Amino acid sequence: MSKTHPFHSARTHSFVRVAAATPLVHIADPVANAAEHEALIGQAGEQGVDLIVFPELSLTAYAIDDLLMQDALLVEVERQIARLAQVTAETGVIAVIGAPIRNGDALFNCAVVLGGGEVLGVVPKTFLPNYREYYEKRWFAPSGARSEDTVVLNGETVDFAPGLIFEATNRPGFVFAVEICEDFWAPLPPSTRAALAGARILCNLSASNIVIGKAEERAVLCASQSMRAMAAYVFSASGWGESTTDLGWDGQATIHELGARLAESERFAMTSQLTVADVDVGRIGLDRLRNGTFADCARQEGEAATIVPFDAGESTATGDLIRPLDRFPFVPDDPARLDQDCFEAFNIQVQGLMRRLTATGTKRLVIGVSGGLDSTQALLVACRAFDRLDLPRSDILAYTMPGFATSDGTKANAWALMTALGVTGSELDIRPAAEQMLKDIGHPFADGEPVHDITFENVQAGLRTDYLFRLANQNRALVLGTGDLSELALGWATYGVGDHMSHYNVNGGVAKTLIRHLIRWVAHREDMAGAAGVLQAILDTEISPELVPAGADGKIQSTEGTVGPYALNDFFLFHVTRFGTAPSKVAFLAHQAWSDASSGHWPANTPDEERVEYDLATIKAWLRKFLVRFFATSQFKRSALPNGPKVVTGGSLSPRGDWRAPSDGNARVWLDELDAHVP
Ligand SMILES: Nc1ncnc2c1ncn2[C@@H]1O[C@H](COP(=O)(O)OP(=O)(O)OC[C@H]2O[C@@H]([n+]3cccc(C(=O)O)c3)[C@H](O)[C@@H]2O)[C@@H](O)[C@H]1O
Ligand SMILES: Nc1ncnc2c1ncn2[C@@H]1O[C@H](COP(=O)(O)OP(=O)(O)OP(=O)(O)O)[C@@H](O)[C@H]1O
Ligand SMILES: NC(=O)CC[C@H](N)C(=O)O
Repeated sequence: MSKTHPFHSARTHSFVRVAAATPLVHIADPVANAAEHEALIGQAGEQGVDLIVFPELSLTAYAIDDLLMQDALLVEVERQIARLAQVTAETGVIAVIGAPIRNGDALFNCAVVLGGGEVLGVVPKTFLPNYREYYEKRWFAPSGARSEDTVVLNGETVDFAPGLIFEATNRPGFVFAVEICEDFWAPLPPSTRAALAGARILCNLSASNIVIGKAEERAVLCASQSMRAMAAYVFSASGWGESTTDLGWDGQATIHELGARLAESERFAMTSQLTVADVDVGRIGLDRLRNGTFADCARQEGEAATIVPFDAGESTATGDLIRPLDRFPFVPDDPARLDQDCFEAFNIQVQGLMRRLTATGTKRLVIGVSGGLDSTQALLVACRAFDRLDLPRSDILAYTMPGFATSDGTKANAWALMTALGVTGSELDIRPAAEQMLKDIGHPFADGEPVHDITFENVQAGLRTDYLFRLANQNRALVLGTGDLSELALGWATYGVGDHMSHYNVNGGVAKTLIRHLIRWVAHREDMAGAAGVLQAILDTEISPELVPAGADGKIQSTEGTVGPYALNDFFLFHVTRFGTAPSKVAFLAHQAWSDASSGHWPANTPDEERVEYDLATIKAWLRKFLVRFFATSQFKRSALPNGPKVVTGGSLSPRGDWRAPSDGNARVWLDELDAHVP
């Protein structure tokens, strides 16, 4: 498959490549500084960067005090702006540089936006720090003091205002705005209004001196501003070369998106640097769309803004995406974060169940234990809930219910688990009842024919559920549900009279890929220690509904062989439901995340045999199945779900929660999009 297809270009999928530049600084020397800029813009162009952001007053250096008032310096600045504008024409990069600019009889601390050989606009700093170590009001006027909305630079009249919105005419969503250092230390940063006016990338040109703790402070501000303004935030503070007469400089550069850090520079470096990341302006747009508060706030607080159109680069050069991308969106790679997520997931599940038990005054549970992952996790949750409520685990009534395809291995695991956890275990053979039902409905299996169709499968799943509900009546108990989020996405459950139904389901908000890690995590808890061995055995068992007997070749009914690998399905599920991402982009992201097992990170404890990779054809084929299952055939099961808590930020699939959809829909628009755009 040719990699030249536009599908393989990040630009096709609404990514904008941004760079935070950290040039070596030459004190009050615009010519030398412009040379550093030229080199970095050139490098950026070679790396396919669309937008590069330099530090505050990058053409002169920041800490030059009264030298800012020197005519020779200011005239040279204007000349170098013209030179760098030319560089943007040659490279196709949009560059935002810092410079002191005269207007009327005042000097302004400005960001100058250059593109296509021209100055596109000039943004003056709004909030000038004049406290403690800062004295900016000695030299500069704030943006509010300017007398006009244009400024003449090298004979050309250009827009001159805070909050200018720069919007690409040819790349939807590539919309950015600029603020300068102290601006975002203000309670109401200009970038907040710019975001409300449509900017999706917010740039900060900074000259922020370093003191102990300051890097963390800036990072918190960048993360929170990108989260609150639902945007990307590109921050670049000046570094090596600034005057250390009285201050130090660390050259911190970061790129954040929706609260998450995408890239950061090496601090205290002595060479120029580019910090590069692909910002997903499409995702930002989709998240603003889902979050009505953003639009409400824009209506209430937004102001008319001047839009400055520009032409962005259009080449669809291919190459790897430059940003962190999780193989497992529901399972963090970072062990500390995974530990925290497991703690939260487990406690949400336990708390949900405890509340339902206390609210109903129910003191017993009934659960079917198969020796598979989901019923294991539900049973662990039940044990913890009973422990916390001071109820005896012996009042958890666990049933293993062998059917026509139950293997000795899973049955043994089910028994070992029930015994190790100290619940009341029982065995209830469903085969006689199943044979009776198959006979009653005239199914050929009753006459000895090896017909293992859906009816044959669902008779078993249905009878198990039937038994559990009647046992609940008999024992004044609740039936604990076990089906997980991934199964709900795929419709991988028997409807109604089947494992689809329960009195309360603790797993419905947890994706299968997370359940695996949750079981590992719970296995290490002191109160579950006795079950660690069997929990590992359960984790090592292939996922199977065990409804159809193994074939002549001995092969068992494999869930993932039918619905696709859960690793991919959970990846699809996250991107489709959390952001509404189009199938071709989901395929692009999945290909970037999964095509090379040796690149990127894996969650800690991922066994070697699970470190697999998928090519594009495989991804496309499973995505197609996912789309059909998710959009066309399984919604009716989700429209009638038992109660249970939302757990992951990716969303729940409850019709009373995060996902409402018609039960009679179809998948056409998604399949057409997939076919049209994925080679
Ligand atoms: N939109 C709609 N609105 C209302 N009803 C709709 C419908 N679409 C189909 N139906 C009806 O629903 C029925 C089909 O649904 P259903 O009875 O559930 O049956 P179905 O989805 O065909 O089968 C259940 C599947 O789940 C698998 N399973 C079962 C149990 C446990 C596990 C596991 O490993 O966790 C997996 C099993 O292997 C099988 O592939 C049909 O009677 C059909 O007419
Ligand atoms: N042999 C069995 N004995 C008791 N209950 C069963 C048996 N098989 C299935 N069940 C019940 O039906 C549910 C759905 O079956 P399924 O095989 O999908 O789940 P699982 O084995 O717990 O998890 P996984 O989907 O990971 O295999 C189980 O969680 C369990 O509650
Ligand atoms: N250049 C500036 O605006 C510096 C002020 C900023 N608050 C800082 O802490 O670094």
